Amino acid sequence: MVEIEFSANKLASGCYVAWAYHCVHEYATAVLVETKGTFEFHGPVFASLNMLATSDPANIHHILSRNFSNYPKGLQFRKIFDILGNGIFNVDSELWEIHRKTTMSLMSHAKFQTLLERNISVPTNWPIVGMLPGLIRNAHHVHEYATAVLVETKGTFEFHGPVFANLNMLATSDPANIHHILSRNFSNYPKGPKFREIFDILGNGIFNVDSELWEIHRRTTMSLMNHAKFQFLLQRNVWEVIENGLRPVLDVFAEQGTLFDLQDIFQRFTFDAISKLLLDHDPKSLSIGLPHVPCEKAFNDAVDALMYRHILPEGCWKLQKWLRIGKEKKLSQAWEAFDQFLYPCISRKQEELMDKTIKDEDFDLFTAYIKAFNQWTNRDNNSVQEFLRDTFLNLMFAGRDTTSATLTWFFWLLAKNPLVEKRIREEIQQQLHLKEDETHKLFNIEETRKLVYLHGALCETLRFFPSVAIEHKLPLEFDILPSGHCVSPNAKIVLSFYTMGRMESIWGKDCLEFKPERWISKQGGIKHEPSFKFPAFNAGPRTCLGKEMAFIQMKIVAATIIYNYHIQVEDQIISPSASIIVQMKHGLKVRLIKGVPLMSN
Ligand code: HEM
Repeated sequence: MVEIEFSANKLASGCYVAWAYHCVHEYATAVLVETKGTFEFHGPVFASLNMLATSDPANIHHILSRNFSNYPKGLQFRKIFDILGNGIFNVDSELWEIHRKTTMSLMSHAKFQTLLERNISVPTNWPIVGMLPGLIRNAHHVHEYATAVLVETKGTFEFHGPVFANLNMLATSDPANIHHILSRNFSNYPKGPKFREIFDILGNGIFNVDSELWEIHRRTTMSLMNHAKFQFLLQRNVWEVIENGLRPVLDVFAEQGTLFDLQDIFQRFTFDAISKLLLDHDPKSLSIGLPHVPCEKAFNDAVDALMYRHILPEGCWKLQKWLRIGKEKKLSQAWEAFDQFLYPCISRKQEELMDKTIKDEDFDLFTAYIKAFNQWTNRDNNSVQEFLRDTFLNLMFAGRDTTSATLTWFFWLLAKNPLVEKRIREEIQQQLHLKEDETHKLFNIEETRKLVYLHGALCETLRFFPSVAIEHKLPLEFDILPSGHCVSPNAKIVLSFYTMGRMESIWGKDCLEFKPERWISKQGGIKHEPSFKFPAFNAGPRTCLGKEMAFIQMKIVAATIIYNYHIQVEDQIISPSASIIVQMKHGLKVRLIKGVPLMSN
């Protein structure tokens, strides 16, 4: 290590710093480590070279954030960097603000991303390595990359991987192909063994299985969600998490005026809500102080790693898995966190059930699942526990990230479209006949059904940012797609839902504009688009089972926040994560103001 070569007694001589100039960072590191993070440097008496060096996080926070106004770039900086003139790096105060606002607003303009995307071209097919270099180079923004390539190739593109890896695939965002694969020729496109291998963490849950086991899962889940008491249970759960978690936490942020990550809040909210609904257990990850709950954070690591398994050659991620390194290490840690959360909950519930006779009026989902599965299986307790673990983990995956990601993108889009926010607030007030000063309100399911414009704004959010960005299929038999492309058995097909929402050929010339009106019929009701055009909730026999539940939950949360608070989104660069679930890569930093802003025209 270079630092070790600098010993304490060599510190702090003006001559030494000149000598150490060629390795100044290592030198500074050695000195700062030795002096516990802050060091006063004394320059020669004839030169103004005294300085304080620091790497102490508390000082950094103080200088760059808390007391920011006291530490401008200043004249000295401008003198050194005179070559940069009046550019953003070199200026302070008003001019800096103008630069920053302009650059920020251009970079977050809806068409900026497209500009970037259109500059990306179809990857070169190199000898031996195929198109892999292009894919790896763009892996950090894989959804925008796929969009650019698919728009250029009119919706279907054959990707050639290296000769040594089984990475050839056909990517498509053509609605006719989507309809064919997900609905018309559904039986030829099961999830299959390759999907199960990639998503091994999901075990025998609904997302991962085909045929009879999938039908059992689907029948059971559907019948429970259609149960007369389900919506009552759902509403009660959402209200409890709002009252005990969301509102107290938001109130504290509003009172303190501090900056916080709204995406983190929504992830905690949906995690607590789905755990409570399925397992009758509230982990309270959304409480004041935002405690660290390992299972809650494990979802992010898991979806990231699962995306990389789609991009890397199979041998690579399998080797990483075996060595427990990189994203695979995080995935196996996530796996442990899920098991440590789920198994104790399952055992506790099983014990509770043994102690009491279940009456029909005691409808809770956990009990209902056990009853349903007991009808078709008579296995030992371990495998029942494993099966329940898989079932609940799949439903938690289904219910946590999808909904929280949509809510986060929704509030970001509202901040960029304040007129839409105003119209939603007006709709809430008019449709629900609320008084002006009525601020503390829990919205019920019947009320949310009247909020058509809000519904349109959520659909529009999902058009741009479908939570499940891609799907992956392997045909059983040779097939010809409506686009004319031939696919052989086991050829990898990737369906890009993310691309579909941004295609002019599907949504028209204004496809990049955020227009909730798109979703409202002439009669003023919700306009339903065919699922092969808008596949955010999938299409065909495997259509999402939680669509209605998701809308209820999102509308209650969105209405509660819009009606009681005003969210100010900070200037920041926003980009989608390169993950199966399209979240915001760096979260969404916001401030909150309590109270309903005046409705100006
Ligand atoms: C905005 C929210 C949501 C979106 C965008 C969404 C989207 C999707 C998509 C695209 C699929 C197909 C995935 C695949 O086959 O690989 C799916 C399946 C599914 N979703 Fe959702 N989902 C949402 C919320 C929920 C919620 C809250 C639940 C309830 C727990 C849920 C339950 C399910 C289930 C059980 C399936 C599996 C269906 C099957 O394979 O037969 N979803 N969802």
